Amino acid sequence: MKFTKMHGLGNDYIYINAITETVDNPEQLAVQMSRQHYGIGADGLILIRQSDVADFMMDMYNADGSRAEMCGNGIRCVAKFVYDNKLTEKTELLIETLSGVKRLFLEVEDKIVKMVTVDMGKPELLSTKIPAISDKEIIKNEKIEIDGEIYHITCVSMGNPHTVLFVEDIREVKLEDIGPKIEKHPMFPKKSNVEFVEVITNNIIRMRVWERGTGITLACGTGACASVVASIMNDYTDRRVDVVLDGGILTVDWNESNDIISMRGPTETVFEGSWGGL
Ligand SMILES: N[C@H](CCC[C@H](N)C(=O)O)C(=O)O
Repeated sequence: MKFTKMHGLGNDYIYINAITETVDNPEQLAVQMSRQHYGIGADGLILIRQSDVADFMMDMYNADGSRAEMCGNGIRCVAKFVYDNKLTEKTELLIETLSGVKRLFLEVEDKIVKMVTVDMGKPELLSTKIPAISDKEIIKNEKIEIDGEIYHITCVSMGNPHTVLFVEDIREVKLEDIGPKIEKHPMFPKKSNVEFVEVITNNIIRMRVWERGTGITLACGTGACASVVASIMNDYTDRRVDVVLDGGILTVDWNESNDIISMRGPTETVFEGSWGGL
């Protein structure tokens, strides 16, 4: 089975053209392929499928085999995959996801895609839509207690759930300790991605992420968008913000007039291969 290894700011996935390749058990395949040493090594698996409502469909699986509603870094790479492999000549694409159809704008240099801007849609703030179990209609700077420690959280859905926490110094966050405890907190029936944010200026934030179903990644597109929404909700930043991640910078803009969030960032192909399986 042919695959392509790609990444957005180091958030790396294995991409398979499921229009031509038969993929029987994507949840199991995602686990097998994502493993370091025994597999290819990645943050998960992304299948490109046909769509009845868009140009293509992105079907995304985390490294633990769980299926996710949306992937910001992944959808930029899907755009690159279909353009560079000549499955389309369009530089404006509609891609269906489990959280709706997204519009993408491709920037081409020497016949390959380098940068992509994605209309990520509108953020969802209602706690019932995150989903999160809470007596608050919107979870903004709310306290939760974990192992005797008090944390303040702001929850945003970008189609997938995100819990954002603001800190003075991000270097002090023990992400591998606290990340899974918030990811799997009982208040999140579908678990949650977890972003820690240090506000640098009103146009720059530093963010590190513990992703639902994968763990620490070098970047998270939906998490970057959720972090900007939470920063604006808490009056920390303007509406256009550079998000500085371990893997690089994503530019996020939350349009005040139409409520749509756009995210711009790079996309890279690393190598192609064929999977023999275990
Ligand atoms: N782990 C996420 C999916 C991948 C999101 C991230 N890699 C991005 O770029 O948005 C979830 O279970 O919701």
